[in-house]
Amino acid sequence: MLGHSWSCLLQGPPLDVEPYMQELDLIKLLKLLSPNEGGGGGGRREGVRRVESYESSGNLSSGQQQPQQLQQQQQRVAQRLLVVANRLPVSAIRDGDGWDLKLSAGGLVSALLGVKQNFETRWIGWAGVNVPDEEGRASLTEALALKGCVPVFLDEDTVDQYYNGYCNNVLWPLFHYIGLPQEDRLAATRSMDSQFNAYKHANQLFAQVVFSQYQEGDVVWCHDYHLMCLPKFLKDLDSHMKVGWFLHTPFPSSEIYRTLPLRSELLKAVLTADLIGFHTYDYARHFVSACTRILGLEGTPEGVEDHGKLTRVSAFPIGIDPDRFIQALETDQVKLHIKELRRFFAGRKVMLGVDRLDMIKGIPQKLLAFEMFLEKHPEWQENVLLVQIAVPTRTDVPEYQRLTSQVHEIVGRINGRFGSVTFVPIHHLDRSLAFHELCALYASTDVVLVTSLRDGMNLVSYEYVACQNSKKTEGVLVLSEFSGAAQSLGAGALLVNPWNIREMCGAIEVALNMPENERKERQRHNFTHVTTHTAQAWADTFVSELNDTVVEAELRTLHTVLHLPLETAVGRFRESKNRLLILGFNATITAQVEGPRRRGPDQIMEMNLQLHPGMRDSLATLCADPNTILVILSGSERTVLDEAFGDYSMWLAAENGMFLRHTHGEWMTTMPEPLNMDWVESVQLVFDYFCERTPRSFVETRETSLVWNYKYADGEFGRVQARNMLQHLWTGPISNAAVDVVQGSKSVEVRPVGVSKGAAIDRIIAEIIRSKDMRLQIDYVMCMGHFLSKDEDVYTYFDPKLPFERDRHSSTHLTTNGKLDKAAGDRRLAAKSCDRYLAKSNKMAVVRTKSGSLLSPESNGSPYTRSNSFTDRKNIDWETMELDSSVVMNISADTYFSCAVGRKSSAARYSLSSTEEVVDFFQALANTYSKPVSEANSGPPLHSSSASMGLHVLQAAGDQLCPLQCGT
Ligand SMILES: O=P(O)(O)OC[C@H]1O[C@H](O[C@H]2O[C@H](CO)[C@@H](O)[C@H](O)[C@H]2O)[C@H](O)[C@@H](O)[C@@H]1O
Ligand SMILES: O=c1ccn([C@@H]2O[C@H](COP(=O)(O)OP(=O)(O)O)[C@@H](O)[C@H]2O)c(=O)[nH]1
Repeated sequence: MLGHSWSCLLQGPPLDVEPYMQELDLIKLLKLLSPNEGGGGGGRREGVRRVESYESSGNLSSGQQQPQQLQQQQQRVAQRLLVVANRLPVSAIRDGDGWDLKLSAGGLVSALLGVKQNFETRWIGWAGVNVPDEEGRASLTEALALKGCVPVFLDEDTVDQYYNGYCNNVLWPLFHYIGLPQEDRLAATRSMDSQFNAYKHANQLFAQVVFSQYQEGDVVWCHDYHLMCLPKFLKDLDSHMKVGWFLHTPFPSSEIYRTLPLRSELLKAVLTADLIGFHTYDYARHFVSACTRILGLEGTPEGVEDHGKLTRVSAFPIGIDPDRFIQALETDQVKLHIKELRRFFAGRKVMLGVDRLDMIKGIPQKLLAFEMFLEKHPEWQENVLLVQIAVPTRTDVPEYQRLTSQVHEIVGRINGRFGSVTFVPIHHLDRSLAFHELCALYASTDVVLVTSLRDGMNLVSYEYVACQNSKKTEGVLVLSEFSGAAQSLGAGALLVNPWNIREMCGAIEVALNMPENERKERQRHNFTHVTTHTAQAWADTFVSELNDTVVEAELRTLHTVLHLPLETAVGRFRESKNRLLILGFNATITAQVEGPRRRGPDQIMEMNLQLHPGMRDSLATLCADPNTILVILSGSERTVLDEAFGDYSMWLAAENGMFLRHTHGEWMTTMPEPLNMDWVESVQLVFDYFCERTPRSFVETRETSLVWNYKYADGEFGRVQARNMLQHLWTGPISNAAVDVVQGSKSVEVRPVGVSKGAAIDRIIAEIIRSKDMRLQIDYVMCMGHFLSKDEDVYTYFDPKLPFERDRHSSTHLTTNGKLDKAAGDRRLAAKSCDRYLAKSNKMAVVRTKSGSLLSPESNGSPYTRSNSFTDRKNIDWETMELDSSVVMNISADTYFSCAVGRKSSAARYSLSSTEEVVDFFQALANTYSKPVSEANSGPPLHSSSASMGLHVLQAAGDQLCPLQCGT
């Protein structure tokens, strides 16, 4: 039974004494920040929350009169922290009617025990024992409550499938670069499925217990690969819960991770956490990479983004509680033990290994290196010995059982070969040690051998360093380069590749012969690290980041575009008499191919863009209404739109509105004058260069633009290539050209200045109105699409808040780093003439040919020869017509809806997150036609004088709307 003093481990010593006034100031400040919560808001060292002690849990000593200062410290309220890990810091063993609680082994427990200050910690986890009876559960719950622990009860079968099976036979090996079980693939696949179900079930049980303990404002910190689904289950229960997840193992390269059958489900579940932490930058990088490659999400320096939702991902290297070790060395118990060991080892050098008996720890490799050393250096035989502590772990997993026999066999062989009647070269212990024994061993040995094949961090190396300072002869740390610790203690350690036995043998020789000054210097370096990067600092940083992350996310949502108010938007549509619906195509209403045909983001989604099947009926209904004008405004080529929408009665605006036709008519161009396409050839060369070097990227050659698309390429690589490409473009072919470079999420597009949806829209509207026998004002506009930022001026075009005073030639361009790009502005100004028809405020212009069809569609090689026809307009008889837009539009903030689809930030007022939402919305619009559409519309005629925007004096002249001067 652990002594009473042990309970202090969880809660730690009293908090630092701080002046009372400072305390009050802090509380006041936090109240100011979060008046309703008494300071539950985020921020570094936010610690102070509500005035409430934790006496009921037994974490704070109760019943005794506290000195005034201590009482004040209790009043200073630490943030409640729910630590959730598979294993509780104590494992329970039944002892008659009671319970024997034994400290659990392993780095996770050691590190978390080192977190003592700043939080009111409650630990939730499995006590390592099956307790089927209610009585037993109640008494164990009570016993654990005294230690600040809350048990999660798992039955034997769940433990077998979840812990032994999925956690330790699938995830653990895989995360340490040991492939999935292969012996009998079919059986392994079958059992993996049921193990995964048990895994999810266990995670659900954890979630329920956490939820039962949870109070608003708590921080919930989930730990390790056992609990990857937990963040999701918790967020399902309360989406406002602050949830962090930390992985104590490595996260492998995405090439390894992607072999896992249920790879996506686990990643998605983990991503619901607010903050995800790893020991090293490499593990974090691998994780982000897995999310981008497997889920197709965007990796940013901050973390992983999914449709605007950011999950922060970062490295938080763990540490130990060095004082616990340093102070232990001063105790009589440890001192005595050191003395005994020194006497026992006298005259010999001693090397130490302390590991759980796990295949990742490289114990056989360590033994083989020692064997080679003894073989190569007979002078050291009988002069050096190895003490190997191999703590039994996961003993129900067959792999671990096999390892035990293998290690015993090697130890036996080496001892038989190099031992004598009076000397045993390897002292192998298959058991754990008491804390004082471990400290004494750390302090009295000359070399520690950490030879992990992979290891999340490895705290044994930290503990060894902490215990070395007090003795005069600093020990040497031989450390595997595949442990996380190599990144922090690497400079002071002798790094080895544990797979290279020869190299390890060499390192042993160097370590045993290292001169004192070098040992001192290395130790000094390591000791500084270990004593500054503590477990407490690790937890403080993680929790503080988590608090900050949640606050930042809240701030971000303030800037997020509002979700389209569906009922209002449908209601206004129903009430209106003459509607204009402008709709994007790609990523707005296109179908996503999912399932076996499309397994990942790098798979071709569609050979040709396909209209979402759910849109067909709604579009047909809406198109049948003479008082609903539908315009598809897309970057796609004319042929693509022809194919997708040819059967409907609607307007198609291809290539960002540069070409327009009604499906019952011919294509015409909306371009006011020839586009300068001189830049095309040189840009094509750059695009080809990058195509050759970026697998699965391709070039789309359009009549008015050139697009390099990398949507099927490796996302990370594509982004890097896109950045390089931009540099090539700006410094080369387009440095003096009047073009815009438009960066899509997975594309780079070059177009002449003036080619944008916003620039084209008034010409489109004017043409539609001119050609249509329209007798009613347009009193409802919906402009909806997945438009790139360059094209977002289409939203503001109609915005009644900016009535027809748009600065369409703003020369300020933001570059990716947010700075003003003067060159881009100048280029734009240089090309202003291209758009001159639009320069008159209050007017819309339309340009068309008399014949209606402007471009000869025949292609003779490069389409840009074809587009040269833009410069040769002798045969085209141009006619310009100006319309007063206020005459035809009667929209207000209530009846104009701009809506971005699937974009995180936008100039639109509203957003929908996916095509599915667009489909639903359009179905709702179509459902408003309860009676035949011909009867449904009988609104005010065009000659009425509506004054809702204070400007409309209308007059229809024959079939065409003619502009009138305001006020006439
Ligand atoms: O709980 P067990 O199955 O008996 O295993 C013990 C722990 O092993 C792993 O420890 C890891 O955490 C350490 C601290 O971050 C790190 O230094 C080490 O490299 C890791 O292997 C495991 O991740 C824990 O969950 C287990 O409790
Ligand atoms: O008999 C022992 C030997 C070691 N340890 C502890 O087990 C942890 C091992 O952590 P490490 O990070 O090195 O590896 P892990 O076992 O977590 O993979 C260290 O804190 C040791 O102090 C223990 O509890 N009992």
